Amino acid sequence: MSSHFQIPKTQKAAIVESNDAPLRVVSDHPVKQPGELAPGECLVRLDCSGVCHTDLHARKGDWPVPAKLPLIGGHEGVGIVVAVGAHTQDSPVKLGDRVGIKWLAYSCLDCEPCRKGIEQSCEKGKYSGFTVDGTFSQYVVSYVNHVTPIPSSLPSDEAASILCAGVTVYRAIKYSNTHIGDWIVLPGAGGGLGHLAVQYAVAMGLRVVAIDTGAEKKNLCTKLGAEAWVDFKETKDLVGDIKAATGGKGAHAAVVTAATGAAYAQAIDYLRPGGTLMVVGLPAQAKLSADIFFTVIKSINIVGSYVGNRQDAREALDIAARGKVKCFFESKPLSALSEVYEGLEQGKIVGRVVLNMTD
Ligand SMILES: NC(=O)c1ccc[n+]([C@@H]2O[C@H](COP(=O)([O-])OP(=O)(O)OC[C@H]3O[C@@H](n4cnc5c(N)ncnc54)[C@H](O)[C@@H]3O)[C@@H](O)[C@H]2O)c1
Ligand SMILES: [Zn+2]
Ligand SMILES: [Zn+2]
Repeated sequence: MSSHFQIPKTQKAAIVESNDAPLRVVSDHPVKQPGELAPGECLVRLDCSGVCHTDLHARKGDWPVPAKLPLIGGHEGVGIVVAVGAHTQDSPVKLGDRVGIKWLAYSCLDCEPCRKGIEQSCEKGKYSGFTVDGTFSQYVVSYVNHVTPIPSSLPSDEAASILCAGVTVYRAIKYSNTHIGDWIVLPGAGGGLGHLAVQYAVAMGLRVVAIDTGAEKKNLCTKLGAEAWVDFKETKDLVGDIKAATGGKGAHAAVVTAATGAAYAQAIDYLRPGGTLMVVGLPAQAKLSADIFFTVIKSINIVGSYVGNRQDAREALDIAARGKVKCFFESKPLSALSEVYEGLEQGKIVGRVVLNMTD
């Protein structure tokens, strides 16, 4: 055990008991004490946590792989390391460091995916707010090798959603085979991942076609630098609109961050030959149906992209700390989490909601 911080015995937490029961926000959830931490674990006192659409999938249990129950969700947390497990060797973080908690809480660092830099797909991976309790609580247990240092110039609430939404779209764009001046289509552009994708794309010199719905999301995307906008609920010809915006040729890449299968439907048609479809949004139990003939004839790349590794997380945060990308968010208390889930379900959240964990 090592800590000079005062650590309470209980805390506020939002608990999913079952997929159907109402979310329970309690104030007497036990805090794991420093003496109870295993080697390699650390205790983080959270300032805030973003709410990702993935937390809604976990809460509803709508993916092919269900989350643990009971569950404390959340995987966009920022806070201070207040304890490190006894006998932890060579910890890269120390007491008082400000760190981020991302989706990948732990990986073995030694299996083939880990060795190849896709530790997100580790054979022994643990996932915050899914297979281990996450950041919708005031204290969270995480792992010294995977918490991410937060640049000192970046406030915690601005850093929070970079830890999932930001790193995910940053990596997806990085591997989208695009170059400065290329066109990228972003279905879901007004949501949490999407509005950050617009900014990372612009920062990388790409030209953005944003797809989403409603005036508020249109205004946000346009303000952030999207050159063209298509409202998926209003358009009569999505492919035609994208071709028109891209000089008749179609886009070089698409990063789909919508949580609906429909958003993937026409991607092969609006990509130009050699184009790349980055598969990011995770609609419940959906299948990707791509026309095999045109996928081949147009030499299309279809790539699954899963959050990012530790290096991607540091790069995504560094870009945000340098002011190139800024999360657009509304702050709310933990007690508002149920309403936030309803808002996500109905597509009403513009950008992100970040929960303040200190009040
Ligand atoms: N691959 C990964 O590693 C990864 C990481 C994080 C999140 N996700 C997944 O990404 C998805 C999005 O997460 P989020 O937090 O950004 O959600 P969000 O609800 O904030 O944003 C989704 C956006 O998609 C828009 N949308 C819905 N249907 C659309 C359509 N047909 N065309 C265009 N836009 C459409 C919505 O209006 C909304 O603005 C979720 O399924 C989440 O689980 C994947
Ligand atoms: Zn997420
Ligand atoms: Zn591994």
